[in-house]
Amino acid sequence: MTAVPALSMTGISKAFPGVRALDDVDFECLPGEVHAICGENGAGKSTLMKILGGSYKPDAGAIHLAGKAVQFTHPRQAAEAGIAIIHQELSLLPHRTVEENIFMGHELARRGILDKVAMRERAAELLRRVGAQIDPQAPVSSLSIALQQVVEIAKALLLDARILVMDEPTAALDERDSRTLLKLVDGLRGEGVSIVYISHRMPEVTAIADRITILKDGRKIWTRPRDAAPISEIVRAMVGRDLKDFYPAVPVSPADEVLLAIEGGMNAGLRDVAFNVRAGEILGVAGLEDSGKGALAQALVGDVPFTSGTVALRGQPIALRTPRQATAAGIGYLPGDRKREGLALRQSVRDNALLTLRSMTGLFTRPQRGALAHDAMDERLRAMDVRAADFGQEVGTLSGGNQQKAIIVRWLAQASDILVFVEPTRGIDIAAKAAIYETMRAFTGSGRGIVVVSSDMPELIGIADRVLVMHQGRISGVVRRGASEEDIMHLALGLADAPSAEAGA
Ligand SMILES: Nc1ncnc2c1ncn2[C@@H]1O[C@H](COP(=O)(O)OP(=O)(O)OP(=O)(O)O)[C@@H](O)[C@H]1O
Repeated sequence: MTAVPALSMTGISKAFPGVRALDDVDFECLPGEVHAICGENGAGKSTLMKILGGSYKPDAGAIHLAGKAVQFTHPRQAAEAGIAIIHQELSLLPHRTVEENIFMGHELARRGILDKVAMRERAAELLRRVGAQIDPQAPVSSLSIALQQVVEIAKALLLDARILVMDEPTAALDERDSRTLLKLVDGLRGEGVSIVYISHRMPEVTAIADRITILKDGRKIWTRPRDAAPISEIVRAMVGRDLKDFYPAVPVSPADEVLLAIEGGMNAGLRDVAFNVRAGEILGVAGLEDSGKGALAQALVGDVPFTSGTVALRGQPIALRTPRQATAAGIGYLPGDRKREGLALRQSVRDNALLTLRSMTGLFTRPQRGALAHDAMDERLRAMDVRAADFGQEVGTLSGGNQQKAIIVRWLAQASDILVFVEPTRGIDIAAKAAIYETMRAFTGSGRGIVVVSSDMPELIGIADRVLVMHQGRISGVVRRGASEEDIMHLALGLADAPSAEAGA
């Protein structure tokens, strides 16, 4: 290739206490190229991009933009040089409007007065360019995650970004929104924007990327054009071995014993839902954005309670009006947004994993709890391959995927009867996903149940015994193991008549 790279990073190294996050890494991106970076959780992907974005200073190495050497000491300098980073956790202000967010810090003014008309026109033009039908005056909180992401991209284009870094852009998106986003990425490539694309979703990587670079333990393994990088090779390079049995075998179908039974469940997002979770079952919940799948999870854990209907656990009616009641009844919750709801970022990895155990009275005496729980928890953290220099390290310094693994360890260690998992493997690498699925199976193997709400259809099909499909607040159908993505999509789009809740089961 002869074009001058839009971005070239050479010999980049970076160490944190106890870990060499990057070791002599080279990476480049051409104008109009989508270059994907793949690697396990903690491989160094985000650190490389934080160096590019001016958040971290490298210990060694150089960055060139269109052949010119640059050094950033602040994110603002990187932004001004045309680098835009769209993070996993979006950075928009939810209560401000779309146009306020787009222009935040870069307001247009005329003679010292905000030029609202010019901003409105420019916002509309940018939103058109990204192909979105969004009202520039809508508050960001009223938009789906997919649209919020599009607003972030529009914001990047305002600053005329030439290099767009997308860190797990589809992790929170359902199938339909993911496809729309990939189309947008393709369009930006056509305009000559260079896109660095980080994702754990392999089919997506091989569909969109021109080239793929693999990082492992802070080192670059290889860079190849897409055609020379089949998924099996990517996985082998990332993980260091072949990954055969991705989804665990299901030894027996779950017993007929009903663990949890919901009848006539309603809340603001749900209309008359009825379903069971059986002992030993992993029950999947699928649906597009706003289908009610999130509302269902929130009702089960007492976050946004059912306003009518009945819930029974092992045949006994229970109340789920508050999260505390749900926990007391034996229902554990892994929220979808680990930053806001899941972790105490300034506390250690171990203490986070222990957090729920601590809140459960009577399980251990205080001194017992200390020693016993510590060792047991360390063992579980190691079994789940949570990568930390030390489990006494602040959890906020772990890579995103390793934080998620730590939360999962915490919940799977609990004495719950039912676990409600929302997007459990969001941002998690392929080998760790397999480990999580194994542990979920082991959990249900003892007659307990898991409800998994996920936008990752292959995951639901692979792991769940049955999948409830939601559409407009109702259960539009139930499919069994072996169903296809098309079957689920059909129901998710409301294309089939709603059968009775347990049809197909
Ligand atoms: N601020 C920090 N302090 C200490 N260690 C850090 C810090 N930031 C990153 N690390 C460590 O550097 C390594 C690389 O982390 P990084 O976030 O780059 O991984 P990643 O490839 O982006 O992973 P993921 O797929 O989970 O997002 C990890 O071991 C992580 O714990």
